[in-house]
Amino acid sequence: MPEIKLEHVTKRWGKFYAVDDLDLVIKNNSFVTLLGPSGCGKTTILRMIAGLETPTCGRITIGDQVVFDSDLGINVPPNKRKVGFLFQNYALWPNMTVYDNIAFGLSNVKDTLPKVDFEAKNAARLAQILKTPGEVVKILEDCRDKTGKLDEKRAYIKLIDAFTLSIYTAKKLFAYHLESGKDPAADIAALERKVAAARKSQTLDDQFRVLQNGQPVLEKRKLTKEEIDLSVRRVSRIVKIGMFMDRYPAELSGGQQQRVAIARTLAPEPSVLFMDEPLSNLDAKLRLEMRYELQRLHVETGSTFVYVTHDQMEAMTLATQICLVNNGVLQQYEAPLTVYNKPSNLFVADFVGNPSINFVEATGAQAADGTIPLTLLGGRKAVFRPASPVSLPDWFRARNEDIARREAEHQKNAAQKSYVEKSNKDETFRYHIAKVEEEDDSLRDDPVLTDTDLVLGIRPEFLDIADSSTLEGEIYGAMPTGMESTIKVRVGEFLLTGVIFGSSLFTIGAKVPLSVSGDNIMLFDRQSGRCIAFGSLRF
Ligand SMILES: Nc1ncnc2c1ncn2[C@@H]1O[C@H](COP(=O)(O)OP(=O)(O)OP(=O)(O)O)[C@@H](O)[C@H]1O
Repeated sequence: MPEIKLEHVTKRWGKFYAVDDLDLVIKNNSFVTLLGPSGCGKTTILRMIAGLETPTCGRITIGDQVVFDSDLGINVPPNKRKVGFLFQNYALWPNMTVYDNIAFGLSNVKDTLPKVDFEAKNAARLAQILKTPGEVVKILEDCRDKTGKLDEKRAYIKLIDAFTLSIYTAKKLFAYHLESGKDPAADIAALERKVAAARKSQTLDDQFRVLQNGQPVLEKRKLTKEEIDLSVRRVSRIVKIGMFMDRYPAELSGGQQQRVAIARTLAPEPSVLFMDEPLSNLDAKLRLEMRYELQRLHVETGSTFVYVTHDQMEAMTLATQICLVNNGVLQQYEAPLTVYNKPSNLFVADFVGNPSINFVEATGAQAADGTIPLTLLGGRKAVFRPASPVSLPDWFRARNEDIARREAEHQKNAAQKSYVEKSNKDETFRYHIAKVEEEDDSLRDDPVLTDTDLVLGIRPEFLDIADSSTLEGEIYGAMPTGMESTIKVRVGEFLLTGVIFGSSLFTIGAKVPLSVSGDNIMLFDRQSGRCIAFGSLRF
């Protein structure tokens, strides 16, 4: 399974940079979600890796093959990149059944594959199943209609699912009519004789692959009907569409069609699977269910999944790594919980988490003991204690050096003839401060900021109602859900959101003492928006 590497990849249309100098390594077998607001460049990144969009410059490598290099003039077409796609606007063949839609791609596969004695393999499998006739009978008995008649079609599907069979083997198994109480001993013996004869005439391994000098014999061949059927059944089982195999797409709901599209993409077992919001047409319940399916699918197939979404919950729950993008620029690329707990900047902190993080503007400078006394929430005092030592003056110095270095690099690039100035300029993220009386801050002039201007990020679960605290709030609103309540608390003109676990009742207007718990409170630099430190906050 390949690793995907993007180096300095840029895509621009005119002066608009959809993707700006992206460096990214997608590790083998990972599940990466490309996350970001609408128009941030997620789909463009995916399309460039897949070969459907040509980058303006940069280099993309899949496994050990360079599939794009602007300097070397390499651009491998999409069908040679061995990747599977699943897009939001999938198109099923309307004149083909569900089965044929899924099987279609497989019937065209011609590959170097091991030679297998399918007849012996199936005989062995049947003999094995016939040895536990009770299980088969139980399944068949479940398939009787009200009049007691066996529903043959239903029985096939149940047998296929229970024993991982192809339709052909399921039909053979059904034909033994074990439900009649007949003893299968003679049938088992006949099947076993067949298997023994096959093993005598050639060397077979335990998967019935033909061996020569201890190695599987390989042949360039198409997939057999049996193999195709097994693949179709396998993926149909995963996405639960086994009952719809004979229907046409027009006879399915939107969600069912989407599941067929997923099954069709999975059937050839691509080593890299690209998905662009594949669940967007599904209702909330099915969407959640499909998330679990995709997660299992990822483990079962061992493929690398690259998944575009603007739904942060989807990104958080599915991914092994989240690649968060804004305005074409990579913001953070880490495991979901790292992105949540240790966001690199204000944008990331704001984008992930529901309910949203509380941003609180604060001013202060570091004291000799390393703590940072702050003034916040309309003149209130608190002390931020970094969880691990940080020197604010050093941090600001490093920030200034980094900004100067980037500016010098920009000037150097801008001096080149081919340089095109980015029209969609990168700006520090404008965070939202929740207030009782909302203001239109876009009308305000940008304030002059210094190194004492900071922003705290407090996740709602860290806001606590304490027994005693010097910070007092007033319950502004409460949404109890049984397991927890999301509350809005008024502190002066500000509103803070908290999630309180347990089924407490809150009275609107009640005064409550507030505290902030844990040592994962975030301290940001207001000028650059970058995260400085994590720590605790005491009022
Ligand atoms: N062919 C094109 N010509 C000009 N601009 C384009 C073209 N294709 C995309 N863009 C712009 O590039 C930006 C990134 O588009 P992209 O589709 O990658 O965004 P996205 O993050 O996937 O958005 P969404 O979540 O809305 O699908 C958008 O602002 C879009 O308008």
